[in-house]
Amino acid sequence: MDKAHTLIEALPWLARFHGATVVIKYGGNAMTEEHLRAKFADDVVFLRYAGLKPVIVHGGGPQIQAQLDLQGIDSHFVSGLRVTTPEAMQVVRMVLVGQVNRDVVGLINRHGPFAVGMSGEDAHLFTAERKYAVVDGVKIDIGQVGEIVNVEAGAVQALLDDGRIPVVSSIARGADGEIYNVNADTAAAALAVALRASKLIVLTDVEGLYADWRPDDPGLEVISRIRASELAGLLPGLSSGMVPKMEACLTAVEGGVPQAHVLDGRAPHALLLEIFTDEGIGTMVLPDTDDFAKETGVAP
Ligand SMILES: Nc1ncnc2c1ncn2[C@@H]1O[C@H](COP(=O)(O)OP(=O)(O)O)[C@@H](O)[C@H]1O
Ligand SMILES: CC(=O)N[C@@H](CCC(=O)OP(=O)(O)O)C(=O)O
Repeated sequence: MDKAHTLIEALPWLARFHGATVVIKYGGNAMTEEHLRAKFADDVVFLRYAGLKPVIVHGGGPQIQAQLDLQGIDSHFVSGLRVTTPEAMQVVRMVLVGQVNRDVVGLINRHGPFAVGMSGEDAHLFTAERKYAVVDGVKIDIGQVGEIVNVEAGAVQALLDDGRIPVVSSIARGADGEIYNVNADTAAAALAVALRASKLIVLTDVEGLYADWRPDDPGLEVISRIRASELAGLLPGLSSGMVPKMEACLTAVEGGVPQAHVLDGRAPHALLLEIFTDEGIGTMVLPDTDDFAKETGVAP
């Protein structure tokens, strides 16, 4: 009976999201354990069979770091972004496009001929300009880090129309001939906006956005719903990897994506629980308008 209840609870959500494009950011920290990687692939293929159109944008921060360490290349972060020298850029591109992208495509394709890998350089998907960090009002050079200025989503849309699951690495080309390292959360948000996606889902290694984050504190409280303007107010106080993540959610909802979510990719089947259950999980970011509440009856 419990199983039947679970299935029937999914009915309104199946109806609501049938045919919907969902952009899923798969973070490097969420993909470290083999059994969770297999469950992630199961979920993505489940979504595809349930009539949704999933698009994966993957990260790979820890995997890049391991290779940089192996090669003795120094690297550090400023405002959640990797300072990327030309030497580091070669490693970033090799690991994301040649290793992580292949791994994610391979996992999904155990289920059938669905996944097609792409770099953001392909078919001019992402065009970027050099990005600078600003710390205490001071502009800092962080190397070959890119800010996406244009998205040509036609090739991704064509794959979706063909029933495929695009798997995208967050590398961009510059009109200046450079190759840029783009934070994967930022790339996922830009693609979600360009595809007019119904949802952006960011999978990471924490339950969601904590109201008052302190490392190793067992009593942390997850913010389950937050409006765009409230999130904008919190952004200056956020630290490390959460900065690009929450900026990405804000960019997505301000760009017309109706909902953006941060979920714990370590929780088995987090994607299915978020999309097909009434309570959802993690942190949901909503625009300032009330459309979502009106449409669903769920109070934000
Ligand atoms: N307010 C916060 N809520 C949750 N996590 C936070 C917060 N502030 C900082 N963090 C840190 O941000 C990390 C997630 O960012 P990151 O390591 O870049 O993840 P990913 O590889 O999934 O992109 C968390 O593991 C946590 O250590
Ligand atoms: C500019 C910048 O910081 N780029 C990231 C790209 C990978 C990424 O974003 O991976 P996660 O999602 O696993 O953190 C990096 O070099 O680590």
